[in-house]
Amino acid sequence: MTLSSVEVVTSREVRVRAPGKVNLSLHVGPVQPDGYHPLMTVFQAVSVFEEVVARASDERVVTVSGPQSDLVPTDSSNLALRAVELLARASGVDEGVRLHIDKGVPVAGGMAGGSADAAAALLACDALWQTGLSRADLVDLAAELGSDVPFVLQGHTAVGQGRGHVLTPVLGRGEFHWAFAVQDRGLSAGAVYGALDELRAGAPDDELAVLPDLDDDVPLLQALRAGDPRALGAALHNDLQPAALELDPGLAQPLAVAQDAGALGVVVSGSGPTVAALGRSRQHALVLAAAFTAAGVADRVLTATGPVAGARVVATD
Ligand SMILES: C[C@](O)(CO)[C@H](O)COP(=O)(O)OP(=O)(O)OC[C@H]1O[C@@H](n2ccc(N)nc2=O)[C@H](O)[C@@H]1O
Ligand SMILES: Nc1ncnc2c1ncn2[C@@H]1O[C@H](COP(=O)(O)OP(=O)(O)OP(=O)(O)O)[C@@H](O)[C@H]1O
Repeated sequence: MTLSSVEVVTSREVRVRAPGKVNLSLHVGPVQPDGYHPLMTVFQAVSVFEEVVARASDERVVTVSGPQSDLVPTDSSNLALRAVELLARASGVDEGVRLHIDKGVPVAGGMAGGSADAAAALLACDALWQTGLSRADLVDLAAELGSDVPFVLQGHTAVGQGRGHVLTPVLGRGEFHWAFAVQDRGLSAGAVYGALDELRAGAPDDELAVLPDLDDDVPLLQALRAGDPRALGAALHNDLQPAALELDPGLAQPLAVAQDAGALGVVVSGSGPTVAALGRSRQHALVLAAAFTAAGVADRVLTATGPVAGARVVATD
């Protein structure tokens, strides 16, 4: 090898961190023939992270650690393994990988934990295998894996339309401080959307679902642009909340506790059952988390800030 030749350095191990999310607003249109609902949602990525390590290997396997890791499948239904298979097919790679997921995001909690694993696995294996796929290719694969996966790849704050996968970044300033009441029992997103359809089937015609325009969420977008937590708290909204409460009436308790403790706003996160409460400051988010704990209305509490970046390679070896 001459000094001028280029040495291609291949990694044996890639570590990626991907965030969870909260839907600041979630408007759900009527169910479509494919079973999905058109959305108008504003996502925010928050500082609750999944860490995925991908190591070169002959096999394709996954192990999981962290809270609730016993609830995560390690067979081919694992979303991170599904990401590996999809990436291998799309790039024509025939390599193995050993994945390890360290979970920080609640499982089946409405905060996109599995989606974060899928996004992280895509990025990690793309780096490990040097597939040469473009960022746009990876985003397309992400959308195939799940409606929330493109957002956790992108991070920050964004409007999601279509199934939630068509993203437009939202300009904003400042940092928001959250407390989350996490439950051991999960809710399936599909079941919550189904419960919403049932609730709507029994509603009068004038309450039928109409998806608002982006312009209808002006107070929320203005609150983000101004970095105004009080205005953001007042603008939080989730169409899925009544459906999540129908399936899990106990969620009324953390919602009430956060309100009583002075939260600027409180909302079920996505399809639930995690409840997200917005604090006035980092200190106030800690107070809200303590209120959840003292009232015995959460199996676990988390505090976090948002927005944060999307899935990122944090180390290679
Ligand atoms: C509730 C949210 O987290 C809000 O961001 C998402 O809409 C759910 O995202 P996700 O878990 O990534 O959802 P997917 O894995 O794509 O879909 C799971 C199930 O949720 C329902 N689903 C999901 C997205 C959507 N726009 N309409 C739906 O009706 C469908 O029944 C689907 O079978
Ligand atoms: N890597 C994974 N991590 C977590 N759950 C997974 C994973 N792979 C598959 N699953 C399955 O997916 C289901 C949904 O888990 P997930 O944590 O993604 O829910 P969620 O956070 O409510 O998702 P979302 O907010 O995107 O609707 C779980 O019940 C679990 O059985």
